Amino acid sequence: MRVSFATQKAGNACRGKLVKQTEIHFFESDLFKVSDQKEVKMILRRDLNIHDLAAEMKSLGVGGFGNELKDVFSMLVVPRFIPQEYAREVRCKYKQGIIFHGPPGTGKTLIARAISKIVNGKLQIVRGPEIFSNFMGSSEAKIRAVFNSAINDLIEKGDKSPLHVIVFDELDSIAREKGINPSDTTADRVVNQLLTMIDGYSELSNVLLVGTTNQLELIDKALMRPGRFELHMEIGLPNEAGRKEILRINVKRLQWKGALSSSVNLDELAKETKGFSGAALAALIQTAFFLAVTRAVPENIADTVWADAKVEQEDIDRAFGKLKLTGRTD
Ligand SMILES: Nc1ncnc2c1ncn2[C@@H]1O[C@H](COP(=O)(O)OP(=O)(O)OP(=O)(O)O)[C@@H](O)[C@H]1O
Repeated sequence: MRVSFATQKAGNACRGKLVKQTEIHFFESDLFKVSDQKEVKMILRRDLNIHDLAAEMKSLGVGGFGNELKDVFSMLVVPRFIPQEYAREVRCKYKQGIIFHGPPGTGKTLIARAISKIVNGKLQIVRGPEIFSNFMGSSEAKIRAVFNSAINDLIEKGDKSPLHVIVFDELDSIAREKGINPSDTTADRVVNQLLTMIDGYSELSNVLLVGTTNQLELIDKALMRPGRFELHMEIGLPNEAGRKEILRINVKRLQWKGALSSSVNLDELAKETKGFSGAALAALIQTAFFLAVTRAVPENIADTVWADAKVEQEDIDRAFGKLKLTGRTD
């Protein structure tokens, strides 16, 4: 099948299923300049199959999630595809933000990145602890700066502004319940500044907020009200099927390179890794690969033919021993 994307007029766009043999031809037009890979990706990611989210997330490297994310997508992501003029006519008010909470390494930030890709967002990841500064007023200024680019886009481009996906990693570190520590006034001022920025722009539609935290209970309640970080979703440890999917994602590139032995049984591995987070599973495969590479190195490291490295079951077993993991049951 041969698909051509004529982007001049929406009506010319060709729809079809992409198969391995599909040839895609991009033509430059006034609307889309096919000048770099990023823009090509932007066009492609417009397609979203909301009814098969597991496959969508897998294609973005996030395993172990399927329909449990559907509500989040229905409330947070799908409305962002509604043309803004129509949204105003039907008085659709976008949900401003979501908090993903749960144990470390379960993919909270990864999901935020995937959402940003799906909505063609301008992604900004703010690490909570980086906001704090000892200089008076500096932390609040950093909070304001986070929103600068979105505000400028909105002023310049209006409805045509790209969607800014602002991710606050470790939100609990900058948004702790106010007044908890009376001697720490910076923390309270930072929360106030964040509230001011969010409220100031809640009527505006080009910002989608994502917070991640391991401790939802520490976050200031005012930040979790409607119009702010109003959706909350717990991201727990993956079950056996989820672990298998995450393992598959992590070995995919090794498989392509012929660097994974058939002695490695992913079904068994998924069973044995009860309590592992996605990050722990990724680390397990990485460690096993490094052990395989080390095994393939001859006496003189300069003579190494890297293609000889192949992860065997014995590497996985040894990697298990090297990673100290604690976890919960399914
Ligand atoms: N569901 C998943 N699918 C695929 N890989 C995963 C998944 N969860 C975690 N990982 C792996 O773990 C890494 C860390 O994940 P991520 O940073 O999203 O976790 P997190 O929940 O935000 O952790 P933390 O709470 O410690 O910030 C990812 O880069 C990825 O390699």
